[in-house]
Amino acid sequence: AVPDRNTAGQGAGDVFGYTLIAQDGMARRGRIVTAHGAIDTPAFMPVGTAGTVKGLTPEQVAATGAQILLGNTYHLMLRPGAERVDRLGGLHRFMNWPAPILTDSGGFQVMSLAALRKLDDDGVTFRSHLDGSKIRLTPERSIEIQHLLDATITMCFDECTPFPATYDQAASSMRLSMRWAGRSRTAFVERPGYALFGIVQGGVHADLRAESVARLAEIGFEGYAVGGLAVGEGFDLMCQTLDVTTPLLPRNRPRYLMGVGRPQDLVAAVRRGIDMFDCVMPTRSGRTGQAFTRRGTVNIRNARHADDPRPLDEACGCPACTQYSRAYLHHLHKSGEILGAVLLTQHNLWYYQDLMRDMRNAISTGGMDAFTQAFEAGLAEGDL
Ligand SMILES: N#Cc1ccc(CCNc2nc3cc4nc(N)[nH]c(=O)c4cc3[nH]2)cc1
Ligand SMILES: [Zn+2]
Repeated sequence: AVPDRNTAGQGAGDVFGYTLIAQDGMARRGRIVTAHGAIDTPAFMPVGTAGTVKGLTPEQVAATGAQILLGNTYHLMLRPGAERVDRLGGLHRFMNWPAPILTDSGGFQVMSLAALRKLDDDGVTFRSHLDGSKIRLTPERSIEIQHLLDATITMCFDECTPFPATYDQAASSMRLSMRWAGRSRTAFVERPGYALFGIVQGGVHADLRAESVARLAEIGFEGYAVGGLAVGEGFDLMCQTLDVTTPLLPRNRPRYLMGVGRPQDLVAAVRRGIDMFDCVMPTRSGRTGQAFTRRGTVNIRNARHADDPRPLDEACGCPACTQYSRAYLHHLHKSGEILGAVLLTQHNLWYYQDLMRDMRNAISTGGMDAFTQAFEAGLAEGDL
């Protein structure tokens, strides 16, 4: 069932806090306490862009093991509107998810979704991709919207530096985001159990990343996100950038890598000290028929599955793998049946949560190297 608000996180103090429980190399196991419940890290946040994890009820999302969801300022401000969600009791009530919610601050979505966007030192002006209406987003308005949504974790309003970018472009973009981080901090209304996270920028340049971390740590945040990645730089540059960034972040605060990623990205980033992730991949690709399994990805629309009575992944405990055959899942996707999207979404999120749980356990037992070898061997084996 959906975590009950009366038990989820209510209790002593209700202050926001991160506890480091175990380390294995740079990998960390921890626990975050918030006003809306606790989060075991490393954690994966399913994306619920417009107040729903597409195709699933909150009960189904909770059953996958998810403890926190991501929502988007950009989408919710356009529809149904932040003031309306506030009037209806906030996003937790509105979408019936009483556990923690992290909301992204809107800048990334403006640059990737909106039409005719204009960036200046004070904020961004853009036209809604829904009805073309002209809209202004500033650090102050973004923080206000996230407050109206009653987000458990609010993200600073930043500019995600595009890739590729010259050194000078990355430097001025990062410095703009750092000015906006200061304005975000000032605009944020402190509440016990709620948090504001800073976002590190700086492109793929180690000195700019270090300057960004120093500036954010000087302002002080309850958590630190690594932004400006998963923007086309590729796996190696992402890992190289993490190598020069995460060691500089405060050890007693959660670290959140935005927009990442594939299972192999999650393993590599956990090994480099990341605690939190969000990505649309397991949900979006699930709807298109792509399943993530211990043996790599499986496209259920491929004809080879049409007569296959086996489950997608015999090691998986999800509804799709325990109750249906590949043949049936293949049929549903080829027929465009809604159930096909639902079952593969459940499976992918279940797999992602199992991956995070297995890494949490591996970190507690000093087994991250063994886990990584087994994980990579499974991918190399490929689907049978
Ligand atoms: N399917 C699929 C699929 C589609 C897109 C992506 C890339 C997502 N990457 C990404 N999201 C981000 C959000 C972000 N939000 C903020 N506020 N700032 C960022 O620098 C930022 C960087 C991001 N990088 C990954 C998978
Ligand atoms: Zn499954």
